[in-house]
Amino acid sequence: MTEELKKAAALKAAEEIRSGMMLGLGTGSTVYYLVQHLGDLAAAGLQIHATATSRATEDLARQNGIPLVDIAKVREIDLAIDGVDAIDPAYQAVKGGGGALFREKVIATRAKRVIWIMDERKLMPHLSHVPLPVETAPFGYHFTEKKIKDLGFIPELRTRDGEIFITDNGNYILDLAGNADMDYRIMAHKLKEITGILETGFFSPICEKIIVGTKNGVIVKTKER
Ligand SMILES: O=C[C@H](O)[C@H](O)[C@H](O)COP(=O)(O)O
Repeated sequence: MTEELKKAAALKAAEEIRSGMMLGLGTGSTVYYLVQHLGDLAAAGLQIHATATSRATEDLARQNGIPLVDIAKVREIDLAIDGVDAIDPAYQAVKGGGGALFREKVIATRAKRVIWIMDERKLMPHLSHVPLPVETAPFGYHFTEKKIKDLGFIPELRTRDGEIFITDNGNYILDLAGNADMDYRIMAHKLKEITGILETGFFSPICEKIIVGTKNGVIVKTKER
């Protein structure tokens, strides 16, 4: 059922895409449905180009025949579409469940428009219940970890299949468990001051709208400016 909700949100977001657009493609299992659908649209004649937020999405886009442009050559991104791990009523989000938070933030903060797609499980009253991923340089990471603990977080080094998870940028991910009193907006600023942290998975409300697949249909919520 959840997969159907993700797919419904992704297909609804695709309605925003026009020929000639330069797209920023997010990462994850919801974006997977978008990229597949874009492949069909491109095969049917939609003229689009895209830049991707991860190697996984690059591979998927290639498999689906979507023309890719290296981010170094991209001057403007018309629309970025991405998933989230959690979002609160103020449109603040936590991202990075797939480890792509840095590239996602680079693209989201440069895009003219940002849309986040998700199933309804991602809607949360508060973000502080969700671990906050931070991308951390491996060099001296124990020192970085100590500084993070000093802020009150409990960091856990992310692993996959028993090995340390390495991001597309060659870094580690620390997943930080916080507490209910923490304001991630404030904590994200403090974390960014720690040498060794490249970026956090806290995203300020930079989306124009969210598209949510629910059991009662797809809901589109546009953020008030
Ligand atoms: O690093 C990964 C991203 O932030 C994803 O956008 C996020 O984890 C949501 O992924 P999914 O659509 O698979 O829940």
